[in-house]
Amino acid sequence: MNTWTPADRLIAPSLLAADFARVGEETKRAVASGADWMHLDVMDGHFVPNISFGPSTIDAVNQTDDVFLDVHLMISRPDVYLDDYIKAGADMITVHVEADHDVNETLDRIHAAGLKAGVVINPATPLSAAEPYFDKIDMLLVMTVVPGFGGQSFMPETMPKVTEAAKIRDQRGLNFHIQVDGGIDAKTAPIAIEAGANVLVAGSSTFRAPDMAAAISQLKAI
Ligand SMILES: O=C(CO)[C@H](O)[C@H](O)COP(=O)(O)O
Ligand SMILES: [Fe+2]
Repeated sequence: MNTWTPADRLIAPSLLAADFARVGEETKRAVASGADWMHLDVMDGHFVPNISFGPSTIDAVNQTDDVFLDVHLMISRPDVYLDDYIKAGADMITVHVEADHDVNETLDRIHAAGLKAGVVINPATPLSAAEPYFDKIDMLLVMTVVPGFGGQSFMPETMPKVTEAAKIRDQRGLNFHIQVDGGIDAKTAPIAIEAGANVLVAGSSTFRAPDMAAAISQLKAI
């Protein structure tokens, strides 16, 4: 599997901004353009007011390329559907602390299946809600928009949580990635990187850029 550390800058284009009629080609285009991971946003129309795609789309992406699949579950019951996403070929599954499940148990099940596990907090959720899981996570995702839709504006007020999480992680000698998701582009990425994020999810600013490879290398070079 991977040998990435929090010292690595990783760019994870979100498939949400891709052309859904051409999921395979869009995945190949992202990988050829320098994507490190593919970020796959699962929305159930209940936890968030939008529906995106489920395990069959993730399976299709998995059949297309062996790129690392970073699955962001925006669903009310991650515990109920977890096995479907594991079977679909996810490499990492990130679950919301605000969802209705036993977070510790869900993280343990993800790890037991041999996958990486992350927790995610909404802009309105304090970092303290994620802190009890710091010892066992591979990644903390700090949402930089209210989840549910692509193409929203970055919320700089979430950055103190990134700074604080990085501080706690380093003080405790932990090793998890810090990911930011929502409104990330060449203008906002430097703010998130300065705060301590190393994994940048970028949907609109990569898939919808005139030159996807140039957009990704710009994010990598910051
Ligand atoms: O989780 C998400 C939304 O809930 C998406 O990953 C995020 O919005 C990415 O899209 P963009 O880069 O266009 O903001
Ligand atoms: Fe996401």
